[in-house]
Amino acid sequence: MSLFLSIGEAMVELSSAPDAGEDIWRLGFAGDTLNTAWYARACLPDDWDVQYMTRLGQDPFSPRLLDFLATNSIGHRFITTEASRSVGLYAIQLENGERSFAYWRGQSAARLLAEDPALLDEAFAASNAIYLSGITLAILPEKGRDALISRLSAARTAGKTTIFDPNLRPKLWESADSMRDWLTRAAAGAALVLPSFDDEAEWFGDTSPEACARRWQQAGAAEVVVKNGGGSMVILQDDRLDTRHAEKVSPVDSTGAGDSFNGGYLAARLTGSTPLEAAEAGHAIALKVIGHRGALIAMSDLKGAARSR
Ligand SMILES: O=C(O)C(=O)C[C@H](O)[C@H](O)CO
Repeated sequence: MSLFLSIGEAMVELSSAPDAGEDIWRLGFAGDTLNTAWYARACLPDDWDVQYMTRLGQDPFSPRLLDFLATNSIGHRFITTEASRSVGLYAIQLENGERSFAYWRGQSAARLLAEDPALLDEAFAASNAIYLSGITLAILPEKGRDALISRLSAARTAGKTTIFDPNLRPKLWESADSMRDWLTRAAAGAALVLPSFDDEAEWFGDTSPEACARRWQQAGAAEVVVKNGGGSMVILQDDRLDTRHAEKVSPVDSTGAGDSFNGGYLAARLTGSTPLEAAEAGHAIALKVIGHRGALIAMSDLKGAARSR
């Protein structure tokens, strides 16, 4: 059995349900790293175990989140509990299908997810592929960021597949400079980096997806896929640069588009597909996801887009 480990913060998600009435909100669970674990689980064969690592609280929603993971075959072997804290919350606001988020997560239990070095060592040692994001780092104190980045680098040196999505969320960081600095450090420990061009152009000043890919390669990544909404996506692997043209589609809700692409892409790469084949798989899933409200769609609704399990 191989193990895909995703590390980060899962939250309660509020997404509007306009068919039910103006002020009716649908309650779900999501969070960038959980979303990627979800879509990886949907696409990976059964000889892959998918585990999620976070810390939850003792509020009424934390056990429901654990049940939700268990029901959907996502493992909680590395999930711990902090009695004095609770799970965070976010709400999706939509403008023409493009999302923005409001957060209530400043004191969430997940901010303590890197406080147990022995558990981190155990989780990294047990895993074949390890995934984390810029959001994972943003919510942690500096010591926690160092703890994850050093283990990611060591895992990469040990031959494991290490993956990082910079997932820029400036409002979670102390400053834009600090965000850029930590993300660049993390990329040195990641074999695969999966950025999104719009955000990278805004915060790193990249003038094209190719410039973005080359910057992450210089930071240390061996394989970079620059997601680009409905625009051309660039895949850089060592010296080989491929461009995948995409059709522009109007989203119902763009929440989770990049995370779902990552899940499909990684599942395909981890089971032997080429980067271009994997990009097709990731794109097919993201197209389905942006047709629904909220980050997660039922795994059974992915039939045809995901490989059947
Ligand atoms: O913004 C965050 O921190 C989230 O994790 C919420 C969303 O699920 C995620 O951003 C979608 O990519």
